[in-house]
This record gives sequence, structure tokens and C-alpha cells, in this order.
Amino acid sequence: MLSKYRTCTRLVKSVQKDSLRSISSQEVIAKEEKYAAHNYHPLPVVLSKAKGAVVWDVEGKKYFDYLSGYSANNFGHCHPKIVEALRTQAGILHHTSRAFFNDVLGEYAEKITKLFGYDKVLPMNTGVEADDTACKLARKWGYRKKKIPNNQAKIIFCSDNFWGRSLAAVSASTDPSSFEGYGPYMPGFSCVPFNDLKALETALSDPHVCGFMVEPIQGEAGIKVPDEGYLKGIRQLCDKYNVLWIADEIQTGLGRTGKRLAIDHENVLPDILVLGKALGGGVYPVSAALANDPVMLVIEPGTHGSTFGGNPLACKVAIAALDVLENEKIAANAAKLGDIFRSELNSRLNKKVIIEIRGKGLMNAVVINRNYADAWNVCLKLKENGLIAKQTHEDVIRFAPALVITEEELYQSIEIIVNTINSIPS
Ligand SMILES: Cc1ncc(COP(=O)(O)O)c(CNc2cccc(C(=O)O)c2)c1O
Repeated sequence: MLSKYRTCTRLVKSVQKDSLRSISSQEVIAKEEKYAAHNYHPLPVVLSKAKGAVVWDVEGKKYFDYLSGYSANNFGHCHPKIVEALRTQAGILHHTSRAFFNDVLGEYAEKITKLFGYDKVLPMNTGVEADDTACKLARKWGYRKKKIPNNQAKIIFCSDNFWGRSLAAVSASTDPSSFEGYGPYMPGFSCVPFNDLKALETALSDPHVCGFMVEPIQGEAGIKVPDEGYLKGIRQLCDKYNVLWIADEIQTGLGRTGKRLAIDHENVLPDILVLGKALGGGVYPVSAALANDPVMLVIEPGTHGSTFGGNPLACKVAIAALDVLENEKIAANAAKLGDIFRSELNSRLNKKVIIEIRGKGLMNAVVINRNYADAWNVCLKLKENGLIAKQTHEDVIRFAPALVITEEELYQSIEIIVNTINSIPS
């Protein structure tokens, strides 16, 4: 007990020492404002240290982190096993390119394909690259195997989808803030309403459709959970119309929704599984597209790749992240604490101000009645009270802590959320 106390004291002292650093939040913000592109509107907090589910700003103030790097930090900040893997491999062999073999990719590829039940993995770096890879796999499979006439392949997405910021990704978007000003757009992309199997069947009946990409729970759309049976229905329709189902689990995957993958809630397997974010343990960009040979092998040597895709450092970090997922019962913790989180908020939040609480595992959101407050201002108040979160829309705040958060930390966070929101005049 004493050693734990000493460790904690040392950590607090080191945070306090760091907070005596010469630069203030205001100075950091001003420097970023002057020298960095204005492509974000960050909450006015400047983070400088983190551990697990907790972060500290440059002044040494502590916050519960309820964004977790947009779910890249599922395993918590600075997880010792993941940091150790990064640190060790970085000093041995960090990048070779795929022009040569390296001694880690094979080990990683075997681990991830056996864990998720696919023949092969195509390693990439960011989420959008892996989703783009999935679209290329679907198109080429469509021409080679479904015999779709050349350059006629179509891919269906859901309205309110979000799969990144590339020109292909924004071509699929229905959010003007994502696509406006970036035309012309990728041909052969169209959308159907999320959680609507009838509309999906109509779209998939077009013989030129090669793929359907969907998030099992829509993240940036505001944590939209589909009806029970939606995922099973997708699987049946894609089988019926010979269309590849692409499951984008970049935000929902790796324990976030209380299962290893969100598709596990309905025990279904997509034709292409896309992972990212937490696959790199929050310390390194790692993404992946997984598929069986009849799909994966349509991509032949020299027809797709990436400078850093499958580099030894990425693979070592991903191996460590997957070990943490499996060995530290991450998904089970998310399931248990997610139930507590939604139950407490449902019973304690002012129902006039909060009109809905939704989510699965530790992927949750509250919908705010705009007559009483907007999400940005509530996030500012939460920050003042020691919890940082980010809105996905003007009326939706996402709550996504690290999946390693303890029950005690969860209850402390709930107190902050309840006190902050219930202090809003209604
Ligand atoms: C479901 C899903 N698919 C793909 C991506 C793209 O991943 P990359 O960002 O690694 O290319 C995401 C990304 N998710 C996400 C969520 C919130 C903000 C931002 C942002 O680009 O600032 C991104 C995502 O949430």
C-alpha cells in the first residue's frame, strides 16, 4: 500500500513540477493560433501530461478525459505495455518499407487475422486509408468476381457517415461541413438512411453495387445505435445480392462498445473488417483492412500500398495493443461500466435539459435540449469542473472515456457530469 502511495505522490509531484513549466495555456494557444492551420476549434485547454483515463493541463489541473483521442486511447494514456513496445522497437528497427520483409509483420499479421477470423490483413496507417483500401478491394472484386462492367462499380454508404477527411471520404459524406468546397466528388458513391433495411435492399438490388460500408454504431453522427437485428439484416442482404459488406469498426472496435467488436453484439462477420485508432494503442497510427483470400487476393503485388503500412514499429505496437485488449478484459470492463454510466445518468439527469442518453459499452452520448443549452457551452462548463469532452453536433455530447477507467473514476466523473448539467437553469 505504501509503495502505491509513494508512486502516486511521485506522479502528483512530477505533474506539479511540470506545471511550473515556463509556458502558460494562453501562450500555447496563441502560438498555435499564429503558426498552425485553423482546421480545428479546440476546447480551450492545453494538455501536457496524461495517465490512464486522466490528463493534466500545463497549469497542473487534472481532468477526466471523456474523448480518449476520438477513441484512439481505448487502453488509456501511456499504457506501460504499449509504451514499452514502442520504446523498445523504436531502438531496434522502426521502418523498412515493404520493399523488404521485416521480422515483425508476419507475427502481427498472424495474430490479428487469427483473433478476428480472416485469412489476411492489409496493413495501413490511418483510418481513412484503411477505409479507402476497403473501397478499392470492393471495386476490384466487383470487376474481377462479380463481373461488373469496368468503371461502373458502385458503393453504398449510410447518410451521416464519417470515415475521414480524404476526397473519397468526403465524397460519401452527407455533412456539408465535410464536403463543401471540395468537389468534384468521387463517382459511384451514394447513401441510404442508416438503420433502414428496406432502403438498403432497394440500393443493393442494383447489379453494379460491389460494396456497402457502414459503422455498426455511427460515431460522428452522434453515437447512433441501430435496432437489434440491423447487422444481421445487412449480412443477409449482402449475401442475397452478392455485395461485400464493409464494417468500419475504426471507432466502435477494440472493446469500445463492450465487445471485442461492435459486430459481436449480433455475431455476424463482414466481408471486409476495417480497424484503426486504438489498434495503435493511441501511440502510433495503425490501421488495417481484413478479408478472406477470395477478396484480399484481387490486390496483386504493386497495385496498392503505403510507405509506412506494416512497418515493424506499427506492428509491434499493435501486437501490444491487441494483447492488452485480450489480457486485461477491456471489453468486459467497458460493458460493465457502460451499463452503470447510462443507468446513473438516466436516473439522475434533469430530463428537461437532457432529452436522450444513448450508447453501448463506453461509447455514449447525451442529447441536449437546445432551449436550455448548447453542447459547446456545456463542454466548457464540464472542463471548468474537471472533465473534458467534445460535442459531435450542437446538441450532442459524446462521452467516451478510456476503457481502463476504474469504477471509482467513473463514479467521480458521473458526479461532475450530473452536477454540471443539473446546474443548467431549466
Ligand atoms: C468510423 C471512422 N472511420 C474512419 C475514420 C478516419 O480515421 P482517421 O482520422 O484515422 O483517418 C474515423 C475518424 N474519426 C474521427 C472522429 C472525430 C474527429 C476526427 C478528425 O478527423 O478530426 C476523426 C472514424 O470515426
